[in-house]
Parts: sequence; C-alpha cells; structure tokens
Amino acid sequence: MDPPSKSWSIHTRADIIAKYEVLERVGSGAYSDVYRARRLSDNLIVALKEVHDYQSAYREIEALQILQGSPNVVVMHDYFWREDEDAVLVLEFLRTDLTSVIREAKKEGRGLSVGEIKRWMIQILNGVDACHRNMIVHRDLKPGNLLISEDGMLKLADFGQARILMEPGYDAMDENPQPYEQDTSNHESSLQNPEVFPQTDNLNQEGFCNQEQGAVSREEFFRVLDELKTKASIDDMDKDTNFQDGNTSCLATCTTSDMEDDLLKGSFTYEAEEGGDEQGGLTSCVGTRWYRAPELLYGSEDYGLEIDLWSMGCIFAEILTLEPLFPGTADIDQLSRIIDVLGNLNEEVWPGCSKLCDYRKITFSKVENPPGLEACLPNRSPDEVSLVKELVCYHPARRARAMELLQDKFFKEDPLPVPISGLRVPLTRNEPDDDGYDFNGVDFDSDMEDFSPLNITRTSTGASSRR
Ligand SMILES: Nc1ncnc2c1ncn2[C@@H]1O[C@H](COP(=O)(O)OP(=O)(O)OP(=O)(O)O)[C@@H](O)[C@H]1O
Repeated sequence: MDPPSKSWSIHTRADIIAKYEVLERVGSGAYSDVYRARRLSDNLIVALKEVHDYQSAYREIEALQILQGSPNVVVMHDYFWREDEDAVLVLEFLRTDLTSVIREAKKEGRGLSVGEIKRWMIQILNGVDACHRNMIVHRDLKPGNLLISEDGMLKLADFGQARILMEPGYDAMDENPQPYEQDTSNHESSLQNPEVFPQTDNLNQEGFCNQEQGAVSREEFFRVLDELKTKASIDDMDKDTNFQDGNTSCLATCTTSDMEDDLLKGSFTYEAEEGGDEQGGLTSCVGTRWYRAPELLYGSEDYGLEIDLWSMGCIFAEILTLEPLFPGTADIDQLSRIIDVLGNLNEEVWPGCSKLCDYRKITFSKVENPPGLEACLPNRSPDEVSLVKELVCYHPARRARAMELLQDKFFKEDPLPVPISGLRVPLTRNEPDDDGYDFNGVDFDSDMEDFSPLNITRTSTGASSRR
C-alpha cells in the first residue's frame, strides 16, 4: 500500500476532503483508484472509490443503489458526482478478498475445510442471488471482486460492468422474495422497471443535488445520469489499456490487448462501447478471461444472467482446488482449455450454439473422450464435483440458478458449513505481484496475418492451428 501522499487526485476534491481524511491508497483497478479514509463526522473507516470512467461509475452506482440491504453486496454509504468530475463512491471498507483466502490457504499448504468451503460458497450464492433476483448481471465475478470483512462477511463488489437486464413480463419479486429486498410499494413509477428499484431515501446522493434539498428522487438521478451520458465523449470511452493476464477484467474498452494476445485477432467481437439504452445489445467483451463463459468467448451479444453462473462455477472449482479452473492465456486458449475438459461445443450439447457470432470462425479438432470436470477436481467428493458441474456446463439454460443451489442438499449435510465467525480471514489483501499463477504454460503462435476460419488443435505444449 502506498504511503499517504497529498498528490493523489482525490486531494483536489474539496467536497470530499471536507468530510473525509484520506489515509492511504489501497488499490487501483482499470477504472478506479481506491483509498482507505476516515469519515470525520464519526470516525467510520470507509473506502473511497474514485471512478475515472463515466459508464463504469454509472453502472456501479445504479446497481449498488438497487442492491443496498443485501448482506452479501458491498454497502455504498454515499457518493459524490458532479458533472465535471469523476464520481467518488463511499463504500464500506473491506479488508481482504477471496483471492487472498485462496492464496493463503495454498501458501500454508492446508487447504480449506469442507465446512469453510461451504460457508464461502453460500455467501457467494447469496450475493449472486440478490443480483439475479433484481435482474442485475454482474459480468465480472472473480475471487478478487469478492471482498471480505475482517469478521468473514463476503461481499460482491466492483459493479462497474454490471447491467440491468430487462425482460418484459419478468417479475423478479415474484420468486421467493428475501428479507433484504427493499419495499418498492411506495414508488409510483420508475424510468425503467418498477419492480426492481429500491427506495433511495436512505442514500445521500451528493453532487447531483443541492445538499440543502436532501436526496434527489430516483427519476432525477436517472435524468441527470442520462444527460451526463449524452455528454460523455468518444475519447473517454475509447481509452486504451494494456492488460495481459487472464485474471484481469476485460474492459468494455479492451480493444487492444486481448486482440493482440489472440490467435484470431480480429475474428472476435470486441466492442469499444455497447448500446447505452438498457434494451440495447450487450458487448461480449466483459469479465475476466479465466471466468468468462463460453458464449462470451464466442462473441455472443445476447447473453443473460447465466454468464455469472459460469463464473461462479469457476470460482467454486478454485475454492475446492486452490487453482484456477481454466487459466487461459488468451481467448482462444481459454476456449481450448474448456473444450479439452468438457468436449467440443456443438448443437448436440447446446442446440443453437452454432448461431453464436464467432462459432463458425473457430473450429477445434474433435476432442475424443473428454475427461470432464472430474479430472480438474481430483480428490474432491462426487457432491462437490456435481455442484461445479451444475454451473460449468455449455448450455446456459442448464446452469443451476443461485437460488436453486442454495437449496442443494450439499449445504445441509455433514460436514455442515462453519459459522461465519469460524472462517479464517487473512489479515491483508495479497498484492497482485504475489501471484503464484503460471501464465506461461501455454505457448502460442501469435503470428497470424489474416483472420480466415481456423482449425485449432491442442498439443501437449500448447496449440497448433491450421486453415
Ligand atoms: N470496498 C472496498 N474496501 C477495500 N478495498 C477495496 C474496496 N473496493 C475496492 N477495493 C480495492 O481496490 C481495488 C480496485 O477496486 P475495483 O476492483 O472495485 O476497481 P475496478 O477499477 O473496477 O477494478 P477492475 O480492474 O478489477 O475492474 C480492488 O482490487 C481492491 O483491492
């Protein structure tokens, strides 16, 4: 962590400094800098997340407003957002994350007990269930975005890529409402979907409103956001990035790095921006490669909540083995690893898959007798393997929903989940440099000049391609 510095951009924000003492910078992501800070009024330690990208800020605030009250989603105490400045979200401060839990267990060579594993899984399922009940697709689930408090509460965080999916006629509240869901009955109308919006009265939304007037209405919130959105320049949306590893979020703006890394280069769909309106098409360039569902890897722009279920399955496998399930080094390698284990993706296993944008552009050699997920989960019980299988399967509609898995007998049988207080929580968050993962296991010929359809064959040292 950096020592306190007065040169951080957050120090130029008089409105923030008047209310918070910035203590240290604790992280930075593709779009943000995050600081630990003390709220002057009551000494509460918070995280100030300064988001440098308009759309990411919009999405995160929108999703977190809806999800406030869910115990397994990070709390947003407040936010600041003026037209000419980056948004700053005031979040509960969470000391560590699931990546650190996994790495520490691995480093100490002790693994996680089944009771611990079940408790971590239940908390993840609860968080994802809260999102999906509200038709929010997170789109970047990975261990590093599952933050953990010092007392073991796991919270979904980083909603910068989240989208609210609107399905006409879907009533998210109809199905087993949970106690934490907000009462929306007092709201007569909403700009988008009356069922899914929470009360916002308990949030003090600074920046859009005159402070003396109190919180803005939800309608006003979205009106001003829409105005800001219209003003956002193309330049802002087209920032170049240079991420190379599969553990890093793919950005909505990831036009460069993934394509350079990739055998097929231009044959995948990488959009700099997706339709602003909520009914618009979705970009396939979301999430973090290792956790990215096959439909995204094949360029789908018409996916659903199920992409989160795939990611969750990968995370569950990682909790069980302490190793990433499919640590692809590029998108083709990612697909290739999946196919090696699950077998070829074809109409038999997922009717309709051949309509995926890039399906016909990439042909993998036939994988005879794929070993299945059992091979990736050695020494794990049949129940544990079948739990992962319920999520990591090709056909999105066959992936079990979070609310279904919460009822799975696995969580009710011995050994029972440990109480949250029984979880071992690392004292700190591992820095990215501590990463013990091997990114060099797959060697690619990246010398592809044109993008005609490819036939990929996996070999013991990587992959070979043939036109
Ligand atoms: N509420 C929080 N409490 C403590 N630390 C946090 C909190 N939120 C974020 N962080 C830290 O800041 C880092 C960046 O935050 P976050 O992942 O939300 O930003 P991002 O720009 O959306 O990142 P990414 O590149 O992963 O999409 C995180 O890895 C984490 O270390």
